[in-house]
Amino acid sequence: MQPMTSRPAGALNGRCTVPGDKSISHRALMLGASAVGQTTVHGLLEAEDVLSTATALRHLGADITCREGVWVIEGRGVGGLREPDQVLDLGNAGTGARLLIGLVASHPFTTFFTGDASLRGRPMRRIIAPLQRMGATFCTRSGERLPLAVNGSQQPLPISYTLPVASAQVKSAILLCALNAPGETTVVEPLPSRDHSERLLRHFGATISTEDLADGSRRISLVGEPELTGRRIDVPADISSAAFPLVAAAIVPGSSVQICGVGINPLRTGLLTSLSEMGASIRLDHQREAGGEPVADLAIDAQPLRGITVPAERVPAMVDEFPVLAAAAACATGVTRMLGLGELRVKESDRLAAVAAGLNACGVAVDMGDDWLAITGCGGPPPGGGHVAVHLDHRIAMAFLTLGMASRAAVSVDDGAPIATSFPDFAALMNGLGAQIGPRVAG
Ligand SMILES: O=C(O)C1=C[C@@H](OP(=O)(O)O)[C@@H](O)[C@H](O)C1
Ligand SMILES: C=C(OP(=O)(O)O)C(=O)O
Repeated sequence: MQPMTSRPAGALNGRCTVPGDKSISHRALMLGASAVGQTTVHGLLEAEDVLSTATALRHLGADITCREGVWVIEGRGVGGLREPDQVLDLGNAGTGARLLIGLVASHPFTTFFTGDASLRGRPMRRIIAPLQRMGATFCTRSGERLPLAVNGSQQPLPISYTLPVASAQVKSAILLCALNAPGETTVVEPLPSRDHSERLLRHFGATISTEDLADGSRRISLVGEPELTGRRIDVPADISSAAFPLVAAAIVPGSSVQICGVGINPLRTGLLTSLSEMGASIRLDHQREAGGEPVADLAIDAQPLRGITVPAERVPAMVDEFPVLAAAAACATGVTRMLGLGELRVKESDRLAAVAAGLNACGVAVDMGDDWLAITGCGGPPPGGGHVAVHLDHRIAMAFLTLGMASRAAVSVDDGAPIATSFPDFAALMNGLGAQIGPRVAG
């Protein structure tokens, strides 16, 4: 455990670059390993979650090296992975685990998966159900959780599958399995979720189409057994990491911060919409394309915020940003209601419960339902002073350290170690802008 404290900060100022997008980094490695020839990845997120995926892919036979910051993957082609001779440990990474389980489910061998205590508690039924229909069989511990073994299919079958909840992880697990199945696989998602897999599959040469249906759902169809060709991938900065300096600058009076080269895929920008509705002043400068994804420099100046209602339809576009939005809500005037948050209960921690407990500890009034939060803002700096339990969840740690910057009294978290799963330089970057985040000194 690495306890950390964030003391009230003066105005934040400056320009920064946050690390590469975690979702795209996992996918770049997996698709690079499934392509023929060499893939180079520039700007890969070098954090624990993605490094776990790289290690797992090496055990599956991919040759992955890093030369002067550029990651090079010698691919094995679609269906070309080999049986690993050890258990694949994905650490804290839900995306790594679920997508890799999908990828190996179409290979005729057995793969064992495990992870840390958080990942071992997360539901896997959501990927097991469609992958069984594609021909894989599973042996899991109780509750269909990790550790589990996948017996990949000898003859993978294409399927048509309607997702019960919008989940880019489940969609992507199916698409990765479908790569090695003859014929067309179709996934319908109730609301569009992040489409990095679709964009990258197209970039590598797969035939994939998407159609938005009248009821708001989206249909994605992939033609199986493509020949994927090694490519160059430029990974934009992760908007889910940019969220922390962004919210910090929004809530610490007098701040003015710019964040360079951030991915602004429209299926990821729900936080920008929500903060703007709250009255934040955010500019998207120098909009451009990088690696098939829209990118911009974000500029934000602190402004007084007001409470809003975040509708359930917006959840997929900001599913990982609710803990840090809660920090903004705590400083706003009025009540912020966040609806449709059921999925937050099955992330690295039960994020609904962790956010509510943390806000309570910091003197912020919060009501919680099965799938909603209502936070009564303090109309300025919240009392703070709380000691917050992180439950192996990087986003809870970073959200409450962000809240500490805008509070009257310092906020502590019991464990900052999970931050290394997605944003190892978080404290240094925030301190470079004017934050005061460091190890918690006893007493
Ligand atoms: O596909 C992805 O890269 C991700 C999808 C989301 O999970 P769900 O698919 O469970 O919503 C998100 O929470 C996670 O951080 C990354
Ligand atoms: C939910 C997250 O990641 P994962 O599911 O990959 O563990 C996250 O990064 O907030």
